[in-house]
Amino acid sequence: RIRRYKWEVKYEYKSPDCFRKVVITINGRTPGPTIQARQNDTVIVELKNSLLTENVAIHWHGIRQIGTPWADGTEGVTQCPILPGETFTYKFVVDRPGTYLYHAHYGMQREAGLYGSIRVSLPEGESEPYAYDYDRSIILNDWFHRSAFEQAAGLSSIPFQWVGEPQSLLIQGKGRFNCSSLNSPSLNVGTICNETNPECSPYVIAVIPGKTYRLRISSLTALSALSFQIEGHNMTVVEADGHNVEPFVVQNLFIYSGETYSVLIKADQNPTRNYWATTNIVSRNATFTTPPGLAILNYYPNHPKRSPPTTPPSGPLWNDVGSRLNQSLAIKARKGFIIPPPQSADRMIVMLNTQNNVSGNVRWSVNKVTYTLPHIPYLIALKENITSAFDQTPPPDGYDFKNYDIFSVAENKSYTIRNGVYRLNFNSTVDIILQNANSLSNKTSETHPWHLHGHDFWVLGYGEGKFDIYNDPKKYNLVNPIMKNTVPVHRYGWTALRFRADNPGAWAFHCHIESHFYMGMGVVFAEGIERLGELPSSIKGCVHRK
Ligand SMILES: O=C1O[C@H]([C@@H](O)CO)C(O)=C1O
Repeated sequence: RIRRYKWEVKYEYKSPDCFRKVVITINGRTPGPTIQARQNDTVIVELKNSLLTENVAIHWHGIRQIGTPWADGTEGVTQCPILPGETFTYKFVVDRPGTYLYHAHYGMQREAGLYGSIRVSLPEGESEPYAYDYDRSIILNDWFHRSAFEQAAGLSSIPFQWVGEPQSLLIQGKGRFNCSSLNSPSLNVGTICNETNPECSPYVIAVIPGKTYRLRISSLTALSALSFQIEGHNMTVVEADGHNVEPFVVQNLFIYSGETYSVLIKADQNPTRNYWATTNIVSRNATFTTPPGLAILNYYPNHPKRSPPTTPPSGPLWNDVGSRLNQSLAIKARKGFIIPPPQSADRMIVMLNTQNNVSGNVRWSVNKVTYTLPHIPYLIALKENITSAFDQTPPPDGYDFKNYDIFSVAENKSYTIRNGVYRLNFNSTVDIILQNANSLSNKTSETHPWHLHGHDFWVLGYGEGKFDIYNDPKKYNLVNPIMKNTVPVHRYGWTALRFRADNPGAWAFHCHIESHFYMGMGVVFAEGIERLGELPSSIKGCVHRK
């Protein structure tokens, strides 16, 4: 079946957390419309860019784009941007059931509100290996009052201006900012910030007592790692990034930007009241800057706006790394749905993640290379052999394992801004070890969610400290590893992934923290380009050749 959508992308004033600002909407909404399809359907999105002064591109996050690498929506990698006034058509097949996302992949537009859900169900007549009565999609997000432009300008300024912690957390596009905390008397608080605006009334998850709900929880935060919980209700995790998980029960679900999970909850508590659903920032200390996000789990027939009689549960400690690592370790592929990984790899790339000062700019680097996107997208440059488009020297496969101290602040020597690609042999098996390190602040290491385009990878292991290339691979889980497209690298730790380079195209692999990607934290893989037929001319608007 074909699922056809017609979208118009625009700027509009909205108040998702009661504070009015200019946001990017799709057909008047943020989050945008949910794409609903069945496995093997073709999705066609006709996208009109009505931003007037700004380009756009939309990435279909978790959809592998097998055979359609030009539809991945990554500006600078797979397509030229869609110019103001232009209409661009994305056409791709959703080949697997599960929970996916879409969002802007141009500048920092995701932060401005350009995002939404993709829900792919099984073919008619087939059912999941778990039972539920109803299905809901809930996107978690963090929200900043400064515009994406101001943030981007600060990040690329000397001196550097960090974006700071978000002003609020949104649950399915709704949050609450405390308007009385605005400290500028010159602001006309009543019109800019209004806590009685219905746009910022809490999101309501309505449930019928006794029924089981599949909640598809996903995160598209610009910065924050989150914990999500529902007061008085345990959650059974059954899906992660489109793959069935061996079920496990949590009270707090830790979720990183770019991840999706399905959890089952049963409405089996006292039905005469409502309950809080809350989300909190973890991994960064936002205790004094960002209030928790609140939604209401509404037991029918209580009034949906009736506040629960309790105070919202406080989340886990922000710096409890152990619990987060334990959840990462608990995720295994579900019995009967295990896709066995190749038992060995053809190539290992160890990626040291560092924060550096590069000629006065604060940047993030992988093996001493901090990334910048070329003007001509890689897919086009590679296919049409435009060698002047980007640096033909690939970035390094490793770092100085012996001498580099991951627990110290980087020395800032010999870091370069570059745009070379990793060329992978078609159909080869590649191991990626993401190695975390100390940032520019003493005794600080941040959590980074890495997202791979065009593939799912097996998550072979997580560890603390420096990855030992001789001994740690012996501890890989080669029996029932989960496949994902986004994975956290915990502080001072490492994460090992394996994937098969079997999807012809050019694919971004990057930190899903929007400002970190903007600050150079990403790489590009290319494979099987020679197998591609002619590229659609609609992606080539920015390429002018004699
Ligand atoms: O990229 C970042 O920069 C700041 C800080 O390290 C420097 O201000 C921060 O917390 C980041 O995640």
